[in-house]
Amino acid sequence: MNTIKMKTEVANCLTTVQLKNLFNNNTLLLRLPEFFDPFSCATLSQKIHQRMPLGFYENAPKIGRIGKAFYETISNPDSHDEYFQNSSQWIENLRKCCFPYISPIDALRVMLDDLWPKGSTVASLDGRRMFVGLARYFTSESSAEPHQDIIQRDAPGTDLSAKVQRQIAFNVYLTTPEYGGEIEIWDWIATQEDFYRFKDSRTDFAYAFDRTLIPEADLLIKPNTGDLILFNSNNVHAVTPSSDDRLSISCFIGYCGDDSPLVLWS
Ligand SMILES: O=C(O)CCC(=O)C(=O)O
Ligand SMILES: [Fe+2]
Repeated sequence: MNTIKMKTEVANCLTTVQLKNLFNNNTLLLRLPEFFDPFSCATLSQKIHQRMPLGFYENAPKIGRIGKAFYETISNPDSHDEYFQNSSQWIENLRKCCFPYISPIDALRVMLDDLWPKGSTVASLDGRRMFVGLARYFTSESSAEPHQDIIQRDAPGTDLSAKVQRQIAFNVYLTTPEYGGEIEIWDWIATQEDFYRFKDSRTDFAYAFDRTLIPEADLLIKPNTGDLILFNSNNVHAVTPSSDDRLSISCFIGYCGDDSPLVLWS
């Protein structure tokens, strides 16, 4: 348990060293408390709910979202095209919706440009610009079962999956539930073989591991409103059921080598 504790870190601001520790899996999870203050979080959540249409993941229909995750489009060519056709518009929509506040994704982009030697850029996949800035919405009905986010599995054979060497998840929590909504993380980068072996057999959970077949998580963290949390998304992770609304703005950050820009997508 001590080793796991050392793998979580709390900080006031993000540094290059912390990012590298996340990419290398020396840190399992990094938390920046009050990255956004409570008033900004309340204002942004309200604006987002009022101005942006909520949908549900096509392949995880219990999880609400605004914009679309690349993962949803991987086995549906129409959805795939829609994702790329709308990506710039969805980025702009979030920016406009947050104005005059900064959208959490724009805050991240500026921060990465300042701290990473080659800055950051929105990812492209075989020449098509991706979307970044998915708002994820969990209600009392929803949770995320144990899963991994690995671009090589979602977009095999593409230029992006060839160049991304490490992937971390970025989440800023604008609304958090009174109970539940914790992140569970396993200190375990499961192989594709492990995934097939321990896969959830229910249709709505094709992305997930079956909890009854895998060990308990190594870490349970309850995000507070305004927190920024980063973790290596190749590790198995999950979100426990929430007692009420939980809204986060999220994306992935891909490491493509020390001399390349970081790439961002949702
Ligand atoms: O909402 C969260 O806390 C984490 C969600 C997740 O699975 C991810 O960001 O990859
Ligand atoms: Fe995830």
